[in-house]
Amino acid sequence: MDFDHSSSNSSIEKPKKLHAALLSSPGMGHLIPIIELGKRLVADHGFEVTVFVVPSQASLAEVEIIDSAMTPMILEVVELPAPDLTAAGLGPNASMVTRLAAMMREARLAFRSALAVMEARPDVLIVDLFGTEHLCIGDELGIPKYVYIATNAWFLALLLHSPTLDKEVNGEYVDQTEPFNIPGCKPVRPEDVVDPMLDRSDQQYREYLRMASEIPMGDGILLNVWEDLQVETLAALRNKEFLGPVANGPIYTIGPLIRPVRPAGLEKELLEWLDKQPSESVLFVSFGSGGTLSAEQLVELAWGLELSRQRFIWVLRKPAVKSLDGSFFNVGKGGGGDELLSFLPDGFEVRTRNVGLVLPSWAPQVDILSHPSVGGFLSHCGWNSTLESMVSGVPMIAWPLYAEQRLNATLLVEETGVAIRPKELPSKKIVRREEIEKLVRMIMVEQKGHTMRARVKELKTNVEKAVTKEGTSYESLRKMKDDCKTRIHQIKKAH
Ligand SMILES: O=c1ccn([C@@H]2O[C@H](COP(=O)(O)OP(=O)(O)O[C@H]3O[C@H](CO)[C@@H](O)[C@H](O)[C@H]3O)[C@@H](O)[C@H]2O)c(=O)[nH]1
Repeated sequence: MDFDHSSSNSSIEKPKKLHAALLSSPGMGHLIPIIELGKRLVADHGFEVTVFVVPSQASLAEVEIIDSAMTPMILEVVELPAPDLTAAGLGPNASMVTRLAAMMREARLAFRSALAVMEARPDVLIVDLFGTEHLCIGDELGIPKYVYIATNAWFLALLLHSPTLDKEVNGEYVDQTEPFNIPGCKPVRPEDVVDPMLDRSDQQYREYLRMASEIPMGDGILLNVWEDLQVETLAALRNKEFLGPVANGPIYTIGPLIRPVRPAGLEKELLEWLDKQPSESVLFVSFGSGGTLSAEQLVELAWGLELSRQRFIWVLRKPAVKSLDGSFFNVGKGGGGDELLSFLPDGFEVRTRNVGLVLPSWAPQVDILSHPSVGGFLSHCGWNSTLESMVSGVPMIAWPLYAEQRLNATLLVEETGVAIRPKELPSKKIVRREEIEKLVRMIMVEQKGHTMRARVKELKTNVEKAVTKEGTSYESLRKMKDDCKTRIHQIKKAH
């Protein structure tokens, strides 16, 4: 089989393209970067791509993401049947990670069947973090297989080192007094560990350790960062003395993979409002695809925004009930405009009418962030949101809620220097209106905000270079393609 280079009868036959099968776990935070990876493989590296999606709740936003990849037909998207979890034995309090892991496990049969009916077997398999139990399907098909981590290198380092920490640390991680040493990396504070590490007796911890031990079974790891963003951590992940042996393969830095700004992404009314605001004067407030606050925190945030007297756009979601790990999580969008407004202080909308916009549930985030009037982002620090903010040159107020967001927030504040944050973690303690007011003013009008804005603009320039044809991210994906071809030849030879 010839890949991308001329065969003897090249005048008649086109060289065969490499066909990549990508598998996305449920949720927008996973689907968006997988689709973007697919698009990049097609547009820049001449792959054919089929993205297999394990669906979550069908949402308009999800349908839009899938449609945007299919019109024009850049790649094929196959939605697998929604997994039936009745046999999975999940309790009513099963965590999000446990649920995702169970959904992916249950989807294996459907994924195998979908691959079996494909006209031609794919040449390479790429799964995301929750899909590591599907790596064996790559072996069954005799094709190389990779894991795409849709977040950053420090998270990957902690994940890969977690089986070692599991042996070394007694008791709960959050109860330790000293930070955890991760070979060659910035240590991780006990309060910053990822959600699955919060309770070692929970099923999600076992799933997390399993994923950590399965990642090295792949032929390499793709990361949604660019080379200059986390130099030290990436070096540790590649170093034989540090995390190289547990990573067990090449690390490809192929990011940032984020959705492009759409020319008509903003509705007329929103665009007109933004166009009227002074440059970099609007704070965008949003907590990703699933994050939400308690009713009490929502009220404090509303007061904080109002007291700051700064302009804002707030994507408002219904408050949720506190989950077992203490965070607030609400996967559903839910709540129409009036119902949502009832959670805000009386008269908030009227008093802030001239400076603020409240949008229910979901907004065109990438398009808003890239508008010149936006100058700050109060974010839950999901990695896609983080990248979108950096690429738009917008500094952040870090408001981590769950998953690996506490780690991301620390990275942004202490290493990258593009964010400020409340004194206490918002998942631990209500952040009061006075502190919110201060943070908003600090990022929007004070010197600290100007300094961060300058820093994030440096990063923006740096990113723009990384994704050009001469840039490191382009080169990294090209290298992955070359390695992939070599693996295919090795596998063929071995048979
Ligand atoms: O109103 C909205 C809300 C979100 N988004 C988009 O949805 C995505 C959200 O992704 P992200 O910011 O990463 O948040 P989550 O959806 O919470 O992502 C999950 O997956 C990420 C990648 O693995 C992790 O970093 C997060 O912690 C985890 O919660 C981004 O592209 C946003 O632009 C919108 O377009 N409009």
